[in-house]
Amino acid sequence: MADTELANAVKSALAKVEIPGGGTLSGYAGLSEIIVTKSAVAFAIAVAPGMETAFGPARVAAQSAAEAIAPDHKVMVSLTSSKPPATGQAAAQGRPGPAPKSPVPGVRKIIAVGSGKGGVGKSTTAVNIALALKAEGLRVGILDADLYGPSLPKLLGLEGKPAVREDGIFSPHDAFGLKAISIGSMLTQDQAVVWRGPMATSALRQLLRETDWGDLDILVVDLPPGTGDIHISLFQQAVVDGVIIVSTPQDLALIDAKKAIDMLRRLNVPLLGLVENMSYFIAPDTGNRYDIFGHGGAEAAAAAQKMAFLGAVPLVMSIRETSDTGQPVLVSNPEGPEAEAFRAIATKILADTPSLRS
Ligand SMILES: Nc1ncnc2c1ncn2[C@@H]1O[C@H](COP(=O)(O)OP(=O)(O)OP(=O)(O)O)[C@@H](O)[C@H]1O
Repeated sequence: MADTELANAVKSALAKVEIPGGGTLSGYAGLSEIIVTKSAVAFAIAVAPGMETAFGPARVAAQSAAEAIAPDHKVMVSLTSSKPPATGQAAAQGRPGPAPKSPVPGVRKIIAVGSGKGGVGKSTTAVNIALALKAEGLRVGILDADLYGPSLPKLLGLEGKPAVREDGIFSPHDAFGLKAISIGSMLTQDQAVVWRGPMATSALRQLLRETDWGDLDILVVDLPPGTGDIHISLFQQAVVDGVIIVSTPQDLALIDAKKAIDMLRRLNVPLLGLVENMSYFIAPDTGNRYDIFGHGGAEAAAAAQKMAFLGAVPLVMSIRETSDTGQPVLVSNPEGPEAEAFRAIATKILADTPSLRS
């Protein structure tokens, strides 16, 4: 079923869910848009403060109704009662405004790095952009939200578990001046990470909010590939100031990237732009450049999607070798062309969105 059909089918099923005061959920003004992604269906029910308990059974019934329609999706129904005064259309309809997103303690701005599919170099890009932003004089942290395949411990050479303070707050690792936290550091090697949806979203909440970030200008969040419950959970609970999408030049990867871009647009998350990774090959012996995959695919895709093209990163052995030994290129070879590519991307991000600096 297409996403819109599924959303409509869920909405129809909500016609059977009764709400306090009479009527059904499908016609209730406080029902949000029904968001459908490849793996999740999410919507919120906004109620007046004090009405949460009364709406509890309706939330449970809505969850079951949506699960019956979308058994292959994780269904997330949140009950929100927002305190701020309603404005605009919401006020006109007599319902509260959207639930406020709460700031992450110690974090001024959040940038997330995502990709349409796995293995395109999303985590490598996230780490090196974080280091390049740090080199610009910003205080930067990085959070590994790829709970199903955490790679920060390897990419940054994080050793041991993060310390936990007496009050239960994590002290992040310090990696080349970045504050870094990853669920991967808390698992034994080869331990399978089989998160069920609610566990994953609560783990993300803890990593994000129960880490002592100190005083950060920017927190870079390395998202899982694709679109799913972790993404929705992050965008629902915190203000994300922009997302970077990483893609390889192959068409297939770009098609997946387009799906991710589409989801972000529907969730109203600002897009900072597209990075083309493994874009061209630099021969290690001659330094010559070869556009082995054809060139300009991601740039054209970015233009077609009306989003910024942030830059291209070459396919180079040194990126694989150094990232696999916990020494990102920004650290191991800061003057090399690949480090220069990441620095140019960071510079463009800051130039395009100056509020990230202030
Ligand atoms: N530009 C590049 N040149 C050479 N190797 C690269 C480059 N970018 C990433 N790699 C290598 O590709 C592999 C996958 O990279 P990475 O883990 O960053 O991808 P990912 O998209 O985050 O993957 P996953 O979906 O598994 O999280 C790693 O071994 C990494 O070292």
